[in-house]
Amino acid sequence: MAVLVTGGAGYIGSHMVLDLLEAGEEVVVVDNLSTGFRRAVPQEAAFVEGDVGDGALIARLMADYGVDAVIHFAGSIVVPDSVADPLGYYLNNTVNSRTLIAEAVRARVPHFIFSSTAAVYGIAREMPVGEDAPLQPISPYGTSKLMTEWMLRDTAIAHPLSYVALRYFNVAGADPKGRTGQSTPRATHLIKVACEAALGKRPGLEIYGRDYDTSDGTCIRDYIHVSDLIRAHGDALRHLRAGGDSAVLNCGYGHGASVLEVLDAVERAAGCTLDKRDAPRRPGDAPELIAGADRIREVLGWTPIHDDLDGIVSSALAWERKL
Ligand SMILES: NC(=O)c1ccc[n+]([C@@H]2O[C@H](COP(=O)([O-])OP(=O)(O)OC[C@H]3O[C@@H](n4cnc5c(N)ncnc54)[C@H](O)[C@@H]3O)[C@@H](O)[C@H]2O)c1
Ligand SMILES: O=c1ccn([C@@H]2O[C@H](COP(=O)(O)OP(=O)(O)O[C@H]3O[C@H](CO)[C@@H](O)[C@H](O)[C@H]3O)[C@@H](O)[C@H]2O)c(=O)[nH]1
Repeated sequence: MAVLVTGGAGYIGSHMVLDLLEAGEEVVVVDNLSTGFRRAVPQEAAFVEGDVGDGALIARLMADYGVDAVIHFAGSIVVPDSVADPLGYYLNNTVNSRTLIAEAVRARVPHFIFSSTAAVYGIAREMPVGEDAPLQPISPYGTSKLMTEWMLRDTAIAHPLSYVALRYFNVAGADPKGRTGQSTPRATHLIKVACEAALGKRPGLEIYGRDYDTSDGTCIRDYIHVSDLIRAHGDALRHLRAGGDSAVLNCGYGHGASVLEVLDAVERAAGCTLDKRDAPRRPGDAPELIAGADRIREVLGWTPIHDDLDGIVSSALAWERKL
């Protein structure tokens, strides 16, 4: 019995692989290394360089390793890129996911865990946003993920496949033991960018909009430590293996921090003053995005242990120093 981790050489997937190995699972990673790194995957995991859209390869891996669960991280993740290249995003996130799901059905793999996103909500009207809120993505990225959620929903009705789709809010931080972290070049995520600026890897950073209707005028996000997110996947895997029902669950803490609060935390952790410039609003940014976080606690019994912005930022900074 093995777990197939797609995108296991990427930021979040590499944390998952470490966690599964620690739990004594057999792990096989498939990753095309488009944004991931071979070195991010420990030797104890089987690694196959390949594409999730390659059905023959996926079929072979499922058979050879006796895969009983797929954890599907592989995808394209940059929201503005998805606006510029919608068909590329629908191909990599939706069409390739369809291939993967079809091979899982064919091989009778019983369990599937999917990396979805808060971007499926678009500009939510109520905050915190619960799983039953209207789904109105405003980017091809969000739509490409929502279509995969729907494929899973319909497939699980027609075939013996149970799934958990986890809608991540803003994932940040790094492995507390310093074994992996976010290595993505040209990253756009606030905490990553601010850590690079704090260490002189870039001259400074821009604050995209100070005129939002929020406490200090900057956008608010629900930043979740990658280790807590990974524990949610472990909980989801146990839930499915124990015969639990399929579920769609938000992954966040239920409270947020503004851009200025995040930058303060980075300055505190790094002991420096960042070079910050005010810039216009970034297209597509919602003023506030906070997870309604009750359902995941009820369904999976998930309890976060790293819900602390200073801790998240410190771990991200420690990884950035190591890179
Ligand atoms: N980082 C976040 O804040 C965030 C938020 C919401 C959802 N997500 C989702 O989490 C998942 C992982 O994101 P991440 O931040 O680790 O990104 P990442 O870019 O670091 O990881 C993605 C990995 O998938 C691989 N990959 C991409 N397309 C592939 C394909 N067709 N076949 C095989 N491998 C492929 C890449 O090489 C990379 O290793 C993504 O699906 C993303 O949409 C991330
Ligand atoms: O240099 C920067 C980078 C970001 N921001 C702001 O910081 C906030 C957070 O931005 P970012 O870290 O880029 O995350 P989001 O745009 O909120 O999107 C992330 O979180 C979403 C879920 O909430 C996921 O769907 C996306 O994949 C993931 O990139 C936003 O208000 C940005 O405008 C800046 O002001 N300056």
